Amino acid sequence: MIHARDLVRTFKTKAGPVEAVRGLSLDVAEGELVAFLGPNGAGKSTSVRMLTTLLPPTSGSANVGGIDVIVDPAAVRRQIGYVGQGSGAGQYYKVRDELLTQGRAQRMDAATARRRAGELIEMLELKGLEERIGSTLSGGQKRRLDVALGLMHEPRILFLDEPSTGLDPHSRANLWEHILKLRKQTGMTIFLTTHYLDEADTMAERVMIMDNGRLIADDTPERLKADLAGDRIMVRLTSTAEAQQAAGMAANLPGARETEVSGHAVTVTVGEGEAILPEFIRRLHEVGAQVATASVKRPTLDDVFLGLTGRSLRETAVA
Ligand SMILES: Nc1ncnc2c1ncn2[C@@H]1O[C@H](COP(=O)(O)OP(=O)(O)OP(=O)(O)O)[C@@H](O)[C@H]1O
Repeated sequence: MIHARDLVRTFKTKAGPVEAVRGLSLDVAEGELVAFLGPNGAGKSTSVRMLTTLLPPTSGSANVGGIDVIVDPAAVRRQIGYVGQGSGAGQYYKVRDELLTQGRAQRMDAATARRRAGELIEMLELKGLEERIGSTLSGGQKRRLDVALGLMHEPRILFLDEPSTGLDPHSRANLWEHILKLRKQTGMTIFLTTHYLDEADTMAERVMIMDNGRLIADDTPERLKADLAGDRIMVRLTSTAEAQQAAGMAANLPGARETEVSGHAVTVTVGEGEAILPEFIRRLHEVGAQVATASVKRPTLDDVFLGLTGRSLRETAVA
């Protein structure tokens, strides 16, 4: 449904060229929900803008909904909905009028536009707000109106650029409920960028991580976490000497990666923490070591990014 090959975008600036995207290749199948993650300036928006025909690539090619974005951008735009960063909804117009104007811009006849506006008001829970002016809506309501505007022409593919940024946790959860419901009802392909790692982890079937204009990971959140981060087992003993001995034993556990000692505690990264921890405790008891506490920490997508780049995505995102 979305295919890119070696997409490159360079911006000319006074300080010299900025290579925002340096050879992006990706494939998204029909009906998939894919999250595009990366720190500020990684090139996510530039990539999405090229895929949605808002920006011509410097080189490379992309095909969206079966159409080449360079050869026929207008036909691509008819297939896709795009909800950009910030509110696209007018501040001074009523909700229903916004939707109808959007319908006219999409060359819908008046009856079709009214029917579609009614459907979207229902789907995105904007009922009761039809006569309200854009500027009086809450952040979450505005975002839902933005999504409705992007869906007026019934696109098969929806691009969402940071849909939930700036929303409070309740409105974020509510927006997601609507996005997932829409997807279930329509089978739409959804491609979104987000700064929220937990959101990408729980909502997306596939996560693509971008850094410095390049894709550095592309898989399901589960596989990324298992392959690139792993579970962290932490065992606290009753002395530093025991901890040192335990660290030596931890390194010999099946699939053990990094081992760390801090005071009385030993941390070791393994593939499946819950299966390995009882074995580790058994071996420690065998040599007479006293285990005070033990825990397994599941990795996050931030651990994946940290493993790949040595930097924390959470910190770079906040910065
Ligand atoms: N019009 C432009 N002119 C010059 N440089 C640009 C332009 N647009 C983007 N850039 C630069 O390209 C790089 C990638 O920017 P982009 O907005 O695609 O990143 P992003 O991953 O979407 O970041 P964010 O998460 O902050 O939105 C950055 O260094 C940015 O400053």
